[in-house]
Amino acid sequence: MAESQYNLTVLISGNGSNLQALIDACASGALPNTRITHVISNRQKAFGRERARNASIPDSYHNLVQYKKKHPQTPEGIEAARKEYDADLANIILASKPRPDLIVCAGWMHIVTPSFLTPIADAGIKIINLHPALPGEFAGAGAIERAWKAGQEEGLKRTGVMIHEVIAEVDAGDAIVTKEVELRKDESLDKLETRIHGVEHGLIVEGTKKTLEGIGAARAK
Ligand SMILES: Nc1nc2c(c(=O)[nH]1)N[C@@H](CN(C=O)c1ccc(C(=O)N[C@@H](CCC(=O)O)C(=O)O)cc1)CN2
Ligand SMILES: NCC(=O)N[C@@H]1O[C@H](COP(=O)([O-])[O-])[C@@H](O)[C@H]1O
Repeated sequence: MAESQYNLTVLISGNGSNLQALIDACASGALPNTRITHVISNRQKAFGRERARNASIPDSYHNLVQYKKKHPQTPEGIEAARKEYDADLANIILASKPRPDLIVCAGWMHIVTPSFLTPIADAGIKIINLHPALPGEFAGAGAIERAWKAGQEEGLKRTGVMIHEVIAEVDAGDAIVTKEVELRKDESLDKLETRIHGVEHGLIVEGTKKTLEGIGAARAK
């Protein structure tokens, strides 16, 4: 039976070093029969877009600012803009050919709402996210710095990295893979970030591979 081919859409916001880990894993076969068919950034100047172009992967910029300009600058207006933005993001992904088998948030710094999650789930597409913390700890942005401070000031002994399923509650979806990272007294934040990023680059491949294996097994039933 022909091996399944898996298509990934990768969402980014910045440097794209985790995207690069996925690009390299597809090329090396560490992610077998897998290709990244679309990279979407919510930041126009994200270097990860250049990484995509260098790998001949289509990339696009999905700009929240243009949505906010169409709505009043009130909490209700901003919520309406985010819902519209998220619904259009889902439409863009669902209209892409080929459609992704899996969406990977690789440093995607935007909280998605059910306007995105529901149509993607209805299409049977999973979403996974890289988060530099362990399940139930330091949800949200700035997790590494918060863990570093807890290590320096409260004696926390370890933090970690996880790949988890994306649900409406931020960083609360089921963990797919996790890896602990030791916190070292008097270590600089920069040095901890470097160690954590190194763990991320391996774990995002491991978590993506495990998720795709599950998708393949479900297909085979
Ligand atoms: N509904 C969900 N959305 C997202 C999840 C999730 O689990 N559920 N994971 C995040 C990634 N993430 C941490 O891993 C994260 C990213 C960004 C933020 C955040 O506070 N973003 C702000 C804007 C920050 C900025 O633009 O610089 C916001 O969206 O208002 C929290 C957590 C991906 N999304
Ligand atoms: N809440 C998610 C989060 O904080 N993700 C962080 O974004 C970075 C993206 O780096 P990259 O653009 O080089 O892959 C990652 O290093 C990760 O720690």
